[in-house]
Amino acid sequence: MPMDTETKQSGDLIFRSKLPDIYIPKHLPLHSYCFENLSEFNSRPCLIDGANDRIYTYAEVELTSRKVAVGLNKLGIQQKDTIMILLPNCPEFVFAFIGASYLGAISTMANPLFTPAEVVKQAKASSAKIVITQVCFAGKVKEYAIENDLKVICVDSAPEGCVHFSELIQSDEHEIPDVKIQPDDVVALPYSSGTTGLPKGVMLTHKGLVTSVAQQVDGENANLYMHSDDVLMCVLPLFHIYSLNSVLLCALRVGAAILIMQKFDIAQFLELIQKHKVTIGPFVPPIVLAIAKSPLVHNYDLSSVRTVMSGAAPLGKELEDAVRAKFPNAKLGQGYGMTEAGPVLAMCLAFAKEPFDIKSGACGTVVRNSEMKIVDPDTGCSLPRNQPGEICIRGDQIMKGYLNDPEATARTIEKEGWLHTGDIGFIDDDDELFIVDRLKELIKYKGFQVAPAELEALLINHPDISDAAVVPMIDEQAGEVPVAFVVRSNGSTITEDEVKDFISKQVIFYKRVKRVFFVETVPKSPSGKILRKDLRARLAAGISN
Ligand SMILES: CC(C)(COP(=O)(O)OP(=O)(O)OC[C@H]1O[C@@H](n2cnc3c(N)ncnc32)[C@H](O)[C@@H]1OP(=O)(O)O)[C@@H](O)C(=O)NCCC(=O)NCCSC(=O)/C=C/c1ccc(O)cc1
Repeated sequence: MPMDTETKQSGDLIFRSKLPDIYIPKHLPLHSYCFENLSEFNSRPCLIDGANDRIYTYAEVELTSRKVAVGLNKLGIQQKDTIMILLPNCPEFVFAFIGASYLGAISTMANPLFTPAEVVKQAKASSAKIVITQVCFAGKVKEYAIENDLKVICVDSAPEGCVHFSELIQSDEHEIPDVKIQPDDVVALPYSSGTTGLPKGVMLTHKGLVTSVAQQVDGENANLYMHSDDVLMCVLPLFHIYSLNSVLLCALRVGAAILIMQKFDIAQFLELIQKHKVTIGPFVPPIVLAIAKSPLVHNYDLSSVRTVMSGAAPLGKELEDAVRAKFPNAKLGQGYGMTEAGPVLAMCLAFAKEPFDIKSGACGTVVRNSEMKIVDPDTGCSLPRNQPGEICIRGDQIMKGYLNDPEATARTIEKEGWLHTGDIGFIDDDDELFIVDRLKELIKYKGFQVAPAELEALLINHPDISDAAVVPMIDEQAGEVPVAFVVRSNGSTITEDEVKDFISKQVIFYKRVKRVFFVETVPKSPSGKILRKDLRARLAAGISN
């Protein structure tokens, strides 16, 4: 047993990476850290827009981002203010995010396919002062923007009342305000429901994201080895932390090219891999499934790909093996992340510069400069190897907390700094982490989060529904889909389709309730907590209306 990766500390058994700790420049603001080695790759491609093959060099991206910082400042954005980025993957997403970082401002990112109510909820909760979007999505915030004196910036054109993004780029980059950014200042504010409840703003700091990126790509033997000759496929949405961190920020740090794809389409995806000789593919299981099943794969040369990473949801062994055959030169492995954890907790060591042997099914080994423990959810005691319990992580990469929610923060991060993930897993004799179950309520549809509490709140708003509970149901394509157990109000004859329609009108596509089961009561604990395990067991046993 490799004893040096396991230590005892005040009774806790703590696991560490097999890789040694490294120096991490935590004092640097995120943009300074990402561009620290810029002079080495100034003229190399940074962003490749897959839609039109337009290439932006590193020098261009850095300069444009500084201009955008000045442009945002001229529109009134100051240090600690929040901007909302409501965009699919596109170069302007990158300019806006890095530009805001230069100002010491905060970016909150939202899915542009959200309904107007979902967008406004996040804009309000995050106190966003500006929304950056495309014309086709601007209508979603129009009313809220007028009522709250919010500026709307469109990247493609400028309808009445909106500013065109190109105006931001007209600014003189030398006019950038001289701000003192502290390592603990927030730079990104993604939304996540964590282990329970409604979506909350996750405060990720400059120090946190610098640490997370360094844990992946820095050091003599980097855990996720990448360099300036690499081309990363950026198909996962940048408005989620997986792509923002493990694709964009990691690539910027090492000077790799980022191939931007706005929307997943298997034929275009394969075409782009072949055309731009993609070397690194950070994916999620539904993409892996599409590759494994598509007959088109044989028409393309995928031999340039050397790393295929899957994350955000569990990848089954069979699928892992099926896709391995499609990439003749690639190492295949998993990373394990959670928005609150900054996000990466564990990374496959086969991706290291000097790779380790790994087992399929594992989701990596705890990242360096960090500590992991596995605790018994009932007793809170730490557990030895091979025993499943709740995965906890400690390190500078984890979130500062939830925005304006100290209670939820205290429930998630202990005083001693341990973040509770709500995932159940174990660490084996080779330091590999395996996830086996979930303690948290969260439903994951193709790696997108669905918070049961959000759908339950909408359901009980219906006059014909007196109580409701939402749980995940296994689905081959999506991994999981939300289904509802509903108690009808007295005398109500509301149907499954009516309930489904009622929800569909209010939420983005992946939160739609796929089945409705009518019940007499929702099972609850004496304290009123929904007994989701009971409902999941009923589903597993087979249930019909
Ligand atoms: C690319 C996927 C896998 C598949 O996309 P799809 O094939 O379009 O399927 P969807 O189910 O998503 O979309 C369904 C509908 O939405 C439409 N749609 C869809 N994107 C569009 C569009 N951009 N325009 C317009 N219509 C559209 C789409 O056309 C379709 O419409 P319809 O045919 O009418 O049902 C997509 O689901 C997806 O991006 N999932 C990943 C989500 C994700 O990044 N999650 C990460 C959360 S954070 C986390 O867990 C961190 C972990 C982590 C792990 C490891 C690390 O190292 C670091 C971090």
